[in-house]
Amino acid sequence: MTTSENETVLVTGGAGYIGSHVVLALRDQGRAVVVLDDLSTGRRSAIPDGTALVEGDVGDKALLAETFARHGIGTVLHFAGSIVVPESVERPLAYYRNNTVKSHALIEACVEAGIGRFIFSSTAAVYGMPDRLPIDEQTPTKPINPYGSSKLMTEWMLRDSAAAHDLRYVALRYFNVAGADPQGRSGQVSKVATHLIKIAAQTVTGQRAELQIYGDDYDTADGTCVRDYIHVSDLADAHVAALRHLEAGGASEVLNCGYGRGYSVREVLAMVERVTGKPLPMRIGPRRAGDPPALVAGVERIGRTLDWTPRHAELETIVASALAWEERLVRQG
Ligand SMILES: NC(=O)c1ccc[n+]([C@@H]2O[C@H](COP(=O)([O-])OP(=O)(O)OC[C@H]3O[C@@H](n4cnc5c(N)ncnc54)[C@H](O)[C@@H]3O)[C@@H](O)[C@H]2O)c1
Ligand SMILES: O=c1ccn([C@@H]2O[C@H](COP(=O)(O)OP(=O)(O)O[C@H]3O[C@H](CO)[C@H](O)[C@H](O)[C@H]3O)[C@@H](O)[C@H]2O)c(=O)[nH]1
Repeated sequence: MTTSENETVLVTGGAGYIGSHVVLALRDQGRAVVVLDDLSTGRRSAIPDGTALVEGDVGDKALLAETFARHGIGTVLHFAGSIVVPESVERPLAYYRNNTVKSHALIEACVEAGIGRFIFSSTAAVYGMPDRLPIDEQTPTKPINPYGSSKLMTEWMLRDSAAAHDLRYVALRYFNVAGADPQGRSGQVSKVATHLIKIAAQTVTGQRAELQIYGDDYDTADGTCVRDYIHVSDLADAHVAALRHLEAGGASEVLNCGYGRGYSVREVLAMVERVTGKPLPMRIGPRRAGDPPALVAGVERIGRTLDWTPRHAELETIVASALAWEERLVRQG
């Protein structure tokens, strides 16, 4: 191991859905990890035994400075934030505070402490409604909701801080994250579920009477929206690869995270039915405001930049792991 591989990694938001999978991936690699989370949407039980939790706010600079010093932090992976797009439209200032203002505090604390490596959870929402597929990183960023804007502003703070200070970063723009840890150690536990595969899993397990397809009159092959679904454990591995990239002295990067292929809502739901062997109660509803017809990642840049090989890219694997996790949640009550 190099010196930096022995340093402890701080994962903000590590008690949440994606952060907890990244903690597992880091731990599986033998890395020392500390989680900072306020448990607002995350859960203590998502953090594996033997991983320290600092319970607190990612905008609390005194807590950050103390945590950096106490644990000898060398890299920050920043997941903490608010993620519900419609809520961001209703409460924009809450989203700018939690996602942008608190990221400012975190980046500033890193600069002040001389922490030189930073990995950030960004989103395809920074692109808004792109008119060309696949969406590569050169596509103009034109977010259409405060959530996307709040994340893009953090990307800008990182870009400008990296130019001015001894800081290198990787911003990963996630497309549609889904699925659960293949070993059943973590998965999505949303109080307010909005994501298609999570809602389908809740319907399969009887927690919802039926699922609504938000519009079947889009200009796509079967009329429903197309998305690039990425397995959360592959996404977690991309973070480990980004960490290695920075530790090896690699330059700052903004990278899409997807597989470069899309599935329609109908295709996803057909796969749910195939995996369960049962019809899924569903009906066609109106379009949901702000949904682009198709989002598919351009993945040439991540493929060339990171040493990352997806291992769970089959839609069947994504859907089956999400269903297995949901069944486990229901059994646990
Ligand atoms: N889920 C997706 O499909 C998706 C897509 C694109 C980007 N992202 C980004 O990935 C990151 C993680 O998303 P997720 O799906 O795991 O969400 P999540 O809600 O499960 O996780 C967020 C975590 O951050 C914590 N948190 C929130 N505000 C905090 C604060 N002020 N201080 C400390 N902790 C705080 C929560 O308790 C939670 O554990 C977010 O930054 C999100 O914007 C998610
Ligand atoms: O009950 C549902 C839920 C979703 N959908 C459809 O399924 C597709 C995927 O919807 P999701 O809510 O799962 O995902 P989004 O593509 O809307 O969201 C993704 O992109 C957003 C920004 O565009 C955010 O970044 C978000 O976190 C990320 O998962 C969309 O066409 C949506 O209309 C349905 O038909 N019925």
